[in-house]
This record gives sequence, C-alpha cells and structure tokens, in this order.
Amino acid sequence: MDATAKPAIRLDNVSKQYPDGTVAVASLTIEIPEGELVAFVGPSGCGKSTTLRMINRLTEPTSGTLWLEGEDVTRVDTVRLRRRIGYVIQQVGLFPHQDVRTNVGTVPRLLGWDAKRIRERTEELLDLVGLDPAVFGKRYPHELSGGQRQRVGVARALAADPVVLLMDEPFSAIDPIARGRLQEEFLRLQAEVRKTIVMVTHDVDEAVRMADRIAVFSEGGKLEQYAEPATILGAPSSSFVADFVGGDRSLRRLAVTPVDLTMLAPLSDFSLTNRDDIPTIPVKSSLKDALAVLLAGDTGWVAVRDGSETLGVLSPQALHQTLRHALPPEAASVDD
Ligand SMILES: Nc1ncnc2c1ncn2[C@@H]1O[C@H](COP(=O)(O)OP(=O)(O)OP(=O)(O)O)[C@@H](O)[C@H]1O
Repeated sequence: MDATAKPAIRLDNVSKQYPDGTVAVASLTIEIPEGELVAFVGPSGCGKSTTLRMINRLTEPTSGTLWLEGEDVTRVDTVRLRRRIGYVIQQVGLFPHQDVRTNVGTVPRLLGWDAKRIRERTEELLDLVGLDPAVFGKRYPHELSGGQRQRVGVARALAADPVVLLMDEPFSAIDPIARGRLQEEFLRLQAEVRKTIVMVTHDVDEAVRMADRIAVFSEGGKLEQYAEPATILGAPSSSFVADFVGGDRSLRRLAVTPVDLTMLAPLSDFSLTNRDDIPTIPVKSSLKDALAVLLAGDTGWVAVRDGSETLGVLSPQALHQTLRHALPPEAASVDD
C-alpha cells in the first residue's frame, strides 16, 4: 500500500452478530485506500456482503468503529452518511415505474438540486456510462437489457458524486460476454472518476481483472489475505487462499504480469522483409496479451510499442523464459 495514501474507509475491530446469534463478522480491521478499487472475495456465507453493508450501515455493526475520510461515522445520521456512499446491487434496484432519467436523478432530487442542474447531471452521467440520453432517458427499466440496467444503476449511484461506491455482485446477473464488456467500460469510467470502490464478487477472474487490491475472506469475516492481485495469485499466504483462487491461478497470473522490457531484442536483429508484418502490442500489455498475439500471428515474434515507437521485439524464447520466471514451479504448491 502506498504509505502516503490516506484510507477513505477504515473498519476498526468491526463485528456483526445477527439477532439470531449468527456471527457473520467476528472482528475485522481493514483499510480501503482512497481512489482504489478493492474486491472482496471468499466462500459463500463468509461475511462479504455483511461487511460491505456495514460500510454504509445498511447493516449496523454490533461493535467496532467505522471511519469515512478520517471521520468517525459509526453513529452519525445514516441518511447523511449514505449520501456520501453510492450503492449498486446485483438486481440494480431501479424504480420500475420511473424512467431512466428520473431514476438517475433520485439522489440529487433528495438533495434538493434544481431541475436544470439535475437534468445536466443525468445527461452527463448517462453519457459517462455509455447510454445516449436522447435514446434511453425516457425508457423504463423493463425496456432495457440487463447490462443497460446495470449501467443505469451505476449512473444513479454516481449521481451526487459520492466519495465511495459500494457494489455487491454488480455484474453477476449478466451473461459472460456482456459482462466482460461492462467490466472494461467500468474500468474506463473508474480511470476517469477515480472513486474509492468496494466490490463484492464471486468471480476470481473479475476480481483479478478489476481490482487494485483483493481481500480474501474466510468464514466469520476473517481477512485471510489483502494484497494486489499479482501477490494473491503469486504468493498466496495460506493453502486456504491458494485453494480459493484456484489451481489455474498460474494462468490467471499471466493477466496481471506485465511484459518484461529487459527481455526485448532490438528490432534491427530481425532480418524481415517487411517489418510491418510483425504483430504489435502496447508497452503496458500483460504476458497473457503477448501470448495471445503471438499465437494468433505467423511470425513468432511480437513487437512492443510505446505509442508509435517500437521498443523492441519479444521472441518466443524470451517469452518462454519470462513465463517460467513469472510462473515458478513452487507457485503450484503452497504450504501453510
Ligand atoms: N439477516 C440475517 N440474519 C441472520 N443471519 C444472516 C443474515 N444475513 C446474513 N446472515 C448470515 O451471516 C453470514 C454471512 O452472510 P453474508 O451474506 O455476509 O455472506 P457472503 O459472504 O456475502 O455470502 P454470499 O457469497 O453467499 O453472498 C452467513 O452465515 C449468513 O447466513
């Protein structure tokens, strides 16, 4: 964690015991750095949603302290607290009898914004989530696809510019192809708005792809490991974490391991009739992207580009070495 980054959210020894005696979260301390996307993963019933809902106090903690931007919000008025925290859930929870524009303007209306400002803000947000306001603004939720509804849900959650966005399984009800597209769009949106986001997901690939940091929980809201995706996959802290992220975590790791620029050979080393034939990848590509491009091409080489400048060429041998380096054999077994 960047030592200078101040946490947007801090849970301090927070616990939740439901009235029937179930201890969903025993005693959890975790900090969410400002501007980061943190994914909560873990087996069913381990307390992910309870923890998420304690952040906006839809579920009141039994004990412990909750901090938002350095302020103790454990006992502040929940209506005011929730205005600072957007919330997106799996079934979106759009109001079925209100059109898209009215749905998106919900919180600004509650805040008493004037009509012109609400209209401008809803237009801006619909544009931001990739829905043309002229086409979609007047539609009702049942006139939208699942993915479009989800975008409206995100636009609505962002409407009053909250400091934090909580998302509980936001993409899980959407088919895999549309989900991939939404995830990508969401990452683009996040690069623009840079909110502090906490997301619960069942999908390890989604967490690896989207999160700056992953929190792996076990039963009772026990934080097993809290680290960047590459660390969770490459150095799981226990056999529990290793088992949870799965036997194919080595392959998952390729998606978060960048191409090693020290392995590139100069383009001039290659006697090619037409250098334009070499497939290229951008400098920030992952090993997974490099491998995919290499397999799709005929030349066996991949040029790495920074804008229009070619930095060098990745040969199959260099890629093989990088893969072996990225996927050491010991990564396959982890002991407690
Ligand atoms: N209102 C409630 N009353 C009693 N127990 C509850 C309540 N809500 C959740 N629980 C219990 O608390 C524990 C944690 O539930 P929670 O929904 O936080 O888990 P989760 O990790 O989000 O699960 P999932 O991945 O299945 O959604 C579970 O044992 C669950 O049965």
